[in-house]
Amino acid sequence: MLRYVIVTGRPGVGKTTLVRRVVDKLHEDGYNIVGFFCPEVRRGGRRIGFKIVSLDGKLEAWLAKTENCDGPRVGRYNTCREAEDVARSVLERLDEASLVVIDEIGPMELKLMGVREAILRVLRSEKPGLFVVHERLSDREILPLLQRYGNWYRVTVENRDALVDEVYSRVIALLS
Ligand SMILES: Nc1ncnc2c1ncn2[C@@H]1O[C@H](COP(=O)(O)OP(=O)(O)OP(=O)(O)O)[C@@H](O)[C@H]1O
Repeated sequence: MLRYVIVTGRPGVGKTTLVRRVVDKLHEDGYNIVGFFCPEVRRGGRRIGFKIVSLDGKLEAWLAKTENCDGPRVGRYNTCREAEDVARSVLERLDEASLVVIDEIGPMELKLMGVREAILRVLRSEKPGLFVVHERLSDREILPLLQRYGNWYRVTVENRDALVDEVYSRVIALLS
């Protein structure tokens, strides 16, 4: 039985925007959704890192930054352990939620063991999920679960507007 709707695609193509639009529609329907977004942070036009923000907007921390932080390095970013608390907070509200939204499951998020463990526990809970997945994800435990249980959509500039209704309908089908 498929239980995840997964969007993937090139960097900057519009994956987060698509998921936010779908989440807005689901909120209008009254669904209880937990999860997190990982928005980029720019200073003077230059990307200096990423935050992790709970879906309800109440919790926020650095996920990674170009300046020093206390987690493992990924490319030009240093990950930040404080992100683990935001990811773990999803687990506290998992039982009451009907859907988990994670933007995104990628190499940066998975370098932090607390974030990786939280994502694995979400996947093992068998809760329905709407996930953004990095197009080059290679995690040996997580990727097979996503491949086995996911409806995958590749977002392009051409299809990103039309996909809002399609992804929304697919999520509704999972929830009913
Ligand atoms: N449907 C759309 N129409 C017009 N502009 C869009 C659309 N979707 C996204 N954009 C714009 O494209 C940019 C990147 O969008 P977004 O952050 O959603 O992409 P992403 O694929 O999640 O990026 P990343 O890979 O960096 O996480 C943003 O400036 C956003 O406003």
